[in-house]
Amino acid sequence: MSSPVAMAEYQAERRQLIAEDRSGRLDYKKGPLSEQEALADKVIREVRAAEASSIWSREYEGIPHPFPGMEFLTGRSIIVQTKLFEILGKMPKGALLHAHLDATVNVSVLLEIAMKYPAMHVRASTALNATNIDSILPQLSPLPQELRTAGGTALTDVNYTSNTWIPLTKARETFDSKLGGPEGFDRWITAALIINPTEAYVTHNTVKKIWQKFQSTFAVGAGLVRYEPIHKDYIREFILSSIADGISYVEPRISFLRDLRPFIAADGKTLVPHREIMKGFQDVVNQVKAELKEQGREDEFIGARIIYSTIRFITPSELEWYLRDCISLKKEFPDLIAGFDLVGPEDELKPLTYYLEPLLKFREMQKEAGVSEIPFIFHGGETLGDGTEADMNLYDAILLGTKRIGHGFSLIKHPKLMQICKERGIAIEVCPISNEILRLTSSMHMHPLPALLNHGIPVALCSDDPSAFGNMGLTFDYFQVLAASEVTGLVQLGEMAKDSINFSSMDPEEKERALTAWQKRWDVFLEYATKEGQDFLTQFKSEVNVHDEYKPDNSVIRQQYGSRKWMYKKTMRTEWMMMRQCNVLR
Ligand SMILES: O=c1[nH]cnc2c1ncn2[C@@H]1O[C@H](CO)[C@@H](O)[C@H]1O
Repeated sequence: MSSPVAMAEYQAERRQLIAEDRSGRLDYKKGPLSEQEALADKVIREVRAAEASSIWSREYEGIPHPFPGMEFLTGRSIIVQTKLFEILGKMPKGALLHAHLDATVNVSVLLEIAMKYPAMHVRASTALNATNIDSILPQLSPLPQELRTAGGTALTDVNYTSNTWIPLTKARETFDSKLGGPEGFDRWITAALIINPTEAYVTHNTVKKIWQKFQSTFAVGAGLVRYEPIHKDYIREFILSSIADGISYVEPRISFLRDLRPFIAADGKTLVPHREIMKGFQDVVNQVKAELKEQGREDEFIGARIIYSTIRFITPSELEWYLRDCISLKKEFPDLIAGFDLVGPEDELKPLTYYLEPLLKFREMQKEAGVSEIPFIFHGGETLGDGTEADMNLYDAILLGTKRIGHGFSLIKHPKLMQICKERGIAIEVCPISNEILRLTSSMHMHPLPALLNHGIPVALCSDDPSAFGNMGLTFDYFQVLAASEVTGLVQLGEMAKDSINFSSMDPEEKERALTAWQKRWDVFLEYATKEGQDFLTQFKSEVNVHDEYKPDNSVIRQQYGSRKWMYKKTMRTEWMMMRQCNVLR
């Protein structure tokens, strides 16, 4: 037996080694915690452990293998039942730094908004029936007065003439009851705008295939979202729902594509100049700010900026047009333009090197125009590739001076680039749920986020395309990160939220205001989280009874081991021991 001294020495050395290994993390760098922080962090860890051994340890119909941090679209229905999720819902999240504006509003809310506008029409390539409905996409568009129809024949009528426009409300009302009636219509449209679990994990289960589905959600959605009256309602809804989730600043990307996805004016035909889109955005932001001020809630929303983006399939000379467009918008809306980006699937589209010529001129162009700096805020390394063009985009993003990196999923393969990000303060906009649904990782446990955190690289958690993925707000992404780690706790989440403010494009005074307001809300939140968590744990410990609350599914275990009774018994014993370790049993 080893002596107590040797044991104590070993333990001290062990603690030291762990502390050194974690010294780059924000929660370790923070230094001693306040009593309240330490308590809240501990309680939340206990809630996490309790739920891991209860709600996540049961079998559910259609979810035979649940676990915390599992694939989001399958686990979502469990996540929303957890105490952890409820508590995180109230957490002040700081800034949302990576979201594509076209995919930020809950689809059923979008549909409700769209129904208000008589200009909105829908058509299909053929009459819909039970056999073809899953494979035919709706086409949606506003129409000018002269082309609007009364829409006599339903989309589901065998006599429907291919590609005939029908007013949206009419198409909904007349949708065949055999296909679900109006609710069936909603399901048809919704299915085209979201990614469902079967698509993500079965039919489109590769990066390439899921992107085909994902891109089609934007193509279908643009007809609704890019109709200017809807767009304004859409922005408002995005901002209000973000605020409701504890987000106090947003920096969405708008993809400008003048020919392919133009914005259409209220008359259903006039193209809306980009400056009008900016103006519309600014008006909504100012209006929301004014409303909050009136309610004495001005600290809940500091503001919003836009990252001007276009898609990386255009030619370099077209890009030059967009760069100039961006500069002229910066001139007119200096406080609204935060940066410039190129978006779209990196594995499929053009690499940054394809655009070097115009990109290298951008700074000079800004100087000539006399505008203040427009930083690049590039997507980079959103790929499984190793040395592929998408992976190599990271070198170019950094050489071109990117302010932050969108995704940076492959960054951990590049020690030198990680060092640069750390030294220069290039924050990574990490989108955990997006990466998993777009098939870069099968669950949170294979996500590189912990490696980034342990290397001390600044990170902001982001939702990317919440309407397509169903991760509205930031609560779901924070949840997935917290659920899948034993190291990360509430304090680390709070520090990341603070960093989302630090690495945003707010000006220094705004940041100051945002951080002060955040801290105030955080202190209140810590008390709430502690109280809620403690109440939950008390209840949990009093209720947990291995015979009724926790039931390992015997039939599944039996099936696995057949008549080998000893194996079955051993498994049951292990389950018991694990539960004791988790402190679930008293
Ligand atoms: O995760 C992403 N990575 C790269 N591009 C994206 C991602 N999500 C959306 N878009 C791009 O943004 C456009 C809509 O504004 C989409 O067409 C899509 O290409």
